[in-house]
Amino acid sequence: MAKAGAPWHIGVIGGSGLYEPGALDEMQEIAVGSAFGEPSGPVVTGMLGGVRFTFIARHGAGHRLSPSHVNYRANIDVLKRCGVTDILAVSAIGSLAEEIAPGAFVVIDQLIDRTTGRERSFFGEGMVAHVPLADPVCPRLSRHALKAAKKAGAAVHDGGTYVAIEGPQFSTRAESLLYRQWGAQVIGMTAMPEARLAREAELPYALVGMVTDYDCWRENSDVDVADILETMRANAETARAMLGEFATILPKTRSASPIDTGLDTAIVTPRERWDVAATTRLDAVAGRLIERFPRAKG
Ligand SMILES: CSC[C@H]1O[C@H](OP(=O)(O)O)[C@H](O)[C@@H]1O
Ligand SMILES: Nc1ncnc2[nH]cnc12
Repeated sequence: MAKAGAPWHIGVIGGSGLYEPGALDEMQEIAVGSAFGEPSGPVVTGMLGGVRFTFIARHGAGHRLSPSHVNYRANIDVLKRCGVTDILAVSAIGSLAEEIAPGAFVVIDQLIDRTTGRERSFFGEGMVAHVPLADPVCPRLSRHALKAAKKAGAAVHDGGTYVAIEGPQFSTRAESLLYRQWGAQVIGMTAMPEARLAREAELPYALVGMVTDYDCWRENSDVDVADILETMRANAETARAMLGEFATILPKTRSASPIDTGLDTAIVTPRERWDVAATTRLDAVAGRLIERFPRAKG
């Protein structure tokens, strides 16, 4: 399915505090199933400024899923099934740098993955793929997100390395200090494997972090979830305004991104060896290839 020249269709993954997208025209809730299990909840789709947006709350309605229990594969698979062309993810983040203060937005450009035990690939059984991930976010989408966040009135940092921890506990002070030494500027619990999976699904992904706290590297400080949620709620309106601005900033038509065809060179299993069950499971994620090369015969 070629996306070049097609209209944009933005999948939004709302993080802590951003549980609904705000008013969309022709808004409707749709239930979409996934071969990868249960997504975090139903998706809501509608139009904003002439652009289709499809929204899913990462932790589900009522924030019932911890970062370790979010089914990242199902969420990305479902967005892909809905026909989204690109993903804009929003997250609460802690700051590892003095100059990145609570309340600011950060357009993330790098990720360090410290998560453990999460399903991190759509591939592996019956069809193996190795996608490149040197630049885990889409620079074009991130540029649009930066402009949109500025227009929405946020204090925005252009770029920042996000370290993804497993959680659900926050870090120890020694860990927090270590992440600073590694060159990370912000910390969270959800961007991985989300970004990996978006790349496998050939969906350009941008991540806007909303700083809710200073992580515990500061002397005599610790993180307080009540403060985080309060800051996040205060920022949610700005995040929703950012979505509106984003719609007006996007060029009228969508030109191709190299991420749209990333699987062309990533799948190492020869087509004649593709497993029928795998191609069935992957009919959305790798749908472009499975459509072009009809399924392997069982
Ligand atoms: C409620 S504070 C910790 C929680 O918030 C962030 O979630 P998200 O990225 O979905 O906004 C953080 O990663 C933790 O999951
Ligand atoms: N300090 C922190 N550590 C990990 N995840 C977070 N999400 C928001 N603040 C955080």
